[in-house]
Formats: sequence, C-alpha cells, structure tokens
Amino acid sequence: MSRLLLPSLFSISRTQVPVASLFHNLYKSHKRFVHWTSEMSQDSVRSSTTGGSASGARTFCSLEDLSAKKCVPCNAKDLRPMTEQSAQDLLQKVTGWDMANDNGTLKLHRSWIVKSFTKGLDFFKRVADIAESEGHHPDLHLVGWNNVKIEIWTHAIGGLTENDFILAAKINELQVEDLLRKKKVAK
Ligand SMILES: C[C@H](O)[C@H](O)[C@H]1CNC2=NC(N)=NC(=O)C2=N1
Repeated sequence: MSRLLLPSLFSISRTQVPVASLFHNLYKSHKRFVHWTSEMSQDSVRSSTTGGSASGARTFCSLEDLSAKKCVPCNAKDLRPMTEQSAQDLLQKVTGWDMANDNGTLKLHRSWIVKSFTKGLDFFKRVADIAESEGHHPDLHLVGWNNVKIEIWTHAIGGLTENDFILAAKINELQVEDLLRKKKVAK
C-alpha cells in the first residue's frame, strides 16, 4: 500500500509544483490585466474631461451630443481645468451661456427673468433634478425676486471641465417657457 501510495504522492507533489507555478503565473497575469483595464478606464476619463491634448483641445460634437453625455466624477485624480481657448470653443455649443473669469476661475453663467419668485424656485427645482442625476451642481441665484442667474464651474479643480458644458447643455434643454416672463415686444 505504502509503495503504491509513495509514487502517486510523489507524482502529485511533482505535478503540484507546476500547478502551483501555473496558479502563480495565472494570478500575475490576472493582476496585470486588472491594472491594464483600470489604466484604460482612467485614460477614457482623462480624454473625456480634459481633451486628448495638453491644451484640452478636442473636436467636440454638436450641442445635442453634449446634452446626451454624462458627467464624470469630479474627483478623478488627474482632472485639470480646461484652457480658456478650449472653453471658448465649447462655449459655441451652449447657446445663451457666457463665460467669466472670476479671480482666475473660469465660470459659465446665464440669466433668465421669471414670472415670479415662486416660478424662480420652480426653475431651480427643475435644474436641481438634472444636477442630482448628473452628480454635478450649479450655483443658483434668485435676486430681485424674479432674476435667475446660474453659474457653473467644477469646484473640485477650480475651473471648467467638460462636465460644466454638459450640465449647461442639459439645462438648455429644460422646458421652462411656462416659468419665464414674456419678452416685451418693442412697439
Ligand atoms: C465627489 C464630487 O467631487 C462631488 O460630489 C461633486 C458634487 N458636485 C459638484 N459640482 C460642481 N460644480 N463641482 C464639483 O466639483 C462637484 N463635485
């Protein structure tokens, strides 16, 4: 029995060594694969927020493409503020929005006149629903009871990223005609 047992044990132990190194190699290649995929996903976050080149310049698509895009988490470790030129290029895609340099921080802004104070709050609620679903939030101002002003920038990095333009594009697609004061027609 023991003789029979010995060779089979030996043979198992002999095969155990290749099996062990096989598992070790499999584990190493799995780790390499996991690292590679995480790098790839980081690259897609990088390119989708700061553009392919250092200047952040990218061939951006039309407005409807911006509003169809999804904001990315603002805490992506290598998120950089967009250059002023890249921001100017994107500004063409968000009708009605303008850009201001607030002590070195580029920000988007747009204003509306609403019918009443409460319509202003309704406006904010509709914007808030978008912001919450995007995980990206604007600064909301309601002054002089019926003057709405919205500012957007990426606070986590103190500048503009594509997220801000996506949010602006989505706000532009809101149905808010019922809240706005009718434009005075010049007599
Ligand atoms: C984790 C992530 O940075 C924060 O939860 C989000 C929330 N909404 C945000 N909104 C804006 N405008 N800028 C931000 O940096 C930001 N950060």
